[in-house]
This record gives sequence, C-alpha cells and structure tokens, in this order.
Amino acid sequence: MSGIVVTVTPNPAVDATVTLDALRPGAVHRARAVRHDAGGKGVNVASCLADWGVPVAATGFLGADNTAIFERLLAAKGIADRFVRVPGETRINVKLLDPAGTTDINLPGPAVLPAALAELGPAITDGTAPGDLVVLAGSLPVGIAPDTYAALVARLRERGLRVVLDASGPALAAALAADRLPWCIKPNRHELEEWAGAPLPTLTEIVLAANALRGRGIGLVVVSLGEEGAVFVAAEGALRARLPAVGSGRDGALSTVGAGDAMVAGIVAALREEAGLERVARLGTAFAVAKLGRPGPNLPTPAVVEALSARVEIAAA
Ligand SMILES: Nc1ncnc2c1ncn2[C@@H]1O[C@H](COP(=O)(O)OP(=O)(O)O)[C@@H](O)[C@H]1O
Ligand SMILES: O=P(O)(O)OC[C@H]1O[C@](O)(COP(=O)(O)O)[C@@H](O)[C@@H]1O
Repeated sequence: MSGIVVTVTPNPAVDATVTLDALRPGAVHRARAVRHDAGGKGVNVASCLADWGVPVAATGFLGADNTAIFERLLAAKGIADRFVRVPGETRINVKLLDPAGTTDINLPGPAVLPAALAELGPAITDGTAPGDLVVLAGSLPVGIAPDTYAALVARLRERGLRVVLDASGPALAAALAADRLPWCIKPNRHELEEWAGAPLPTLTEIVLAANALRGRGIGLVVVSLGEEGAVFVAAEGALRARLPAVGSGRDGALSTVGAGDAMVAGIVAALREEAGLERVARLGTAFAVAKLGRPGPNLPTPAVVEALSARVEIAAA
C-alpha cells in the first residue's frame, strides 16, 4: 500500500448545477433549484478518495477571489490544500440538469502566468515517495502550454511517481506523443476518438485503440463509455465492466457530472492496493455508479461502494 495521493487540477471550477423541468433552447426557464459545489476533475478525484479513506493532497491553480468554497471542501474532507493562488476568479461551470440528462457549459477560467507554473512542481512532489500516485486531470487554463502535462509526466516519472492522466484534446495528444508516458489514462469514448482521429463505434475498435496505446508503454488504459460501462486494458488482458445506475435524481433527472472523476478515484484506490485488473475494474465502476445522481463530489460509505463493486458485471473484452 503506497502513501499519499496527489491530485492536480490546473483549471478547477465551481460547478453550478441548475435543475430544470425541461431544457428548451431559446426559452425562458424558471429553475427548480441551484447548488454550487467545488469541482474540477482533480478536486472531484481528491474528494472521492478522501471519502474512501485515502490520504490525499490537492493542488493546481485557484483564483484568489473565490477560494472559500474550495477551502471548505478540502478542510471538511481532510484534504491537504496545496493549491497555488493566482490572481482572478476560478471559473463557474454551469450544469443544466433536466430529465433528458445533463448539459455542461464549461467556461475558460482565469489566465495563469508561466511564473505560477514554477510553484506547481514542489506542490505536487512534496512528501511523495517512489511508487506514489499523482493524478493530472482536466483542462489547462489560458496561458499554460498544451505540452504542460507531457512535461510534468516526464518530471514526475523521473522521481518514480506513477502518473494517472485524465485529459482531452491537445493536452492529451501532447502527453501521448511524448517519450515518457503516463502509467494510466482514462479517456472517454469521445476523447479516445479525438486522439485516434476516427470514430470507434464498436467495442473491438476501442480495445484495439487502447491496446495500441498500451503497446507504446502505458500500463493501464481505461476507456469510459457512459451507460455502456468501461473497458480496462492492461498486460493482464482486457475487461469490460458495467453496472446499471442505482438511483436517479428528482423526476428522473440523473446527474452524470463527476462520474468519470469518481471512476478515476476508484482506479487510483485499487492501484494503491496494488490490485489486479479485475479489482481495478470493479472499484472504478463502483465509484462511478455510486457517484451517479449524488450532488457534489461525494461518495456513499465504503461499505456501500464495496457492495456495489461485488455486483459489477465483468466480461472479457
Ligand atoms: N447512465 C449511466 N449508467 C450506468 N453507469 C454510468 C452511466 N453514466 C456513467 N456511468 C459510469 O460512469 C463511468 C464514467 O462515465 P463517463 O460518462 O463515461 O465519463 P466522463 O464523465 O469522463 O465522460 C462510466 O464508465 C460508467 O461506469
Ligand atoms: O477541466 P474540464 O475538462 O473543463 O472539466 C471540468 C468539469 O469536469 C468536471 O470535473 C466533471 O467531470 P466528469 O463529469 O468528466 O467526471 C466538473 O466538475 C467540471 O465542471
């Protein structure tokens, strides 16, 4: 069992979830409810890991003008706050929730000056030992070059750290084109298709693409497929894991915001136990499904998550 997990969120967000009876473009809506949660991919991963009982530190760049909601979450969950404060306001991302699903409106966030990047290295590596896990997750803010994740992966690997990367677009492409690759990646179908430059409509094509990445040196490639579950591809083989959603929000609305991040947390929790591929697939899926429909980056008790993990349907892919 390794030590502290560090999550890095270069572009966190306050998630404003607005519940509507029905979303109609161009119409005036009276919202049923709104809630605000500290979010962004690495923040959500850290929060789910803390709920599971893992010691965790969170870093990245936080706009100095609206830190309170993040500070409250981190303090409440005992997550070490290593965020580098930058001038401006952390973005607000709007999540419109109606019975048809979730519509995400993600804003750009404040620009970050390269000088702030110099502070990030020590914030990540402080207190870590070889074998520890570092999660790099989410979009990069304006001002930070698209090859930043690639450069961080190289530096962190030099220290023997295992890097889990959850990114998209040019930042993911640059990290996958580099000489030194992450230990694990978790693209969703769309992100993998973007990287492959082609649609991947079947499971066979997804597993082929995942295996191509594994062949280049990534130990574990997880491709999440929404309600179709996810595939987990490693040296041990390829597994497909799924579990039907267990609950839904009011009037059938099911927020899927943060399910991918919860899956990353479950994968990290299992990697931290040095678990085999089946346990990784079970815990990753159980964390994701446990998070579905739950407000904020929160999991139920570990006992509930373990019970879900026992019910995950696993098959060779
Ligand atoms: N409607 C759903 N029913 C069951 N499981 C789901 C559903 N939506 C998401 N999941 C679970 O959450 C995981 C992550 O969701 P996904 O939407 O693929 O990720 P991302 O948020 O990164 O795009 C999926 O692999 C699956 O296990
Ligand atoms: O950094 P990005 O790619 O803009 O994503 C940020 C958004 O993604 C989330 O982390 C949710 O991600 P997932 O639904 O993929 O788990 C939100 O909290 C946040 O608003």
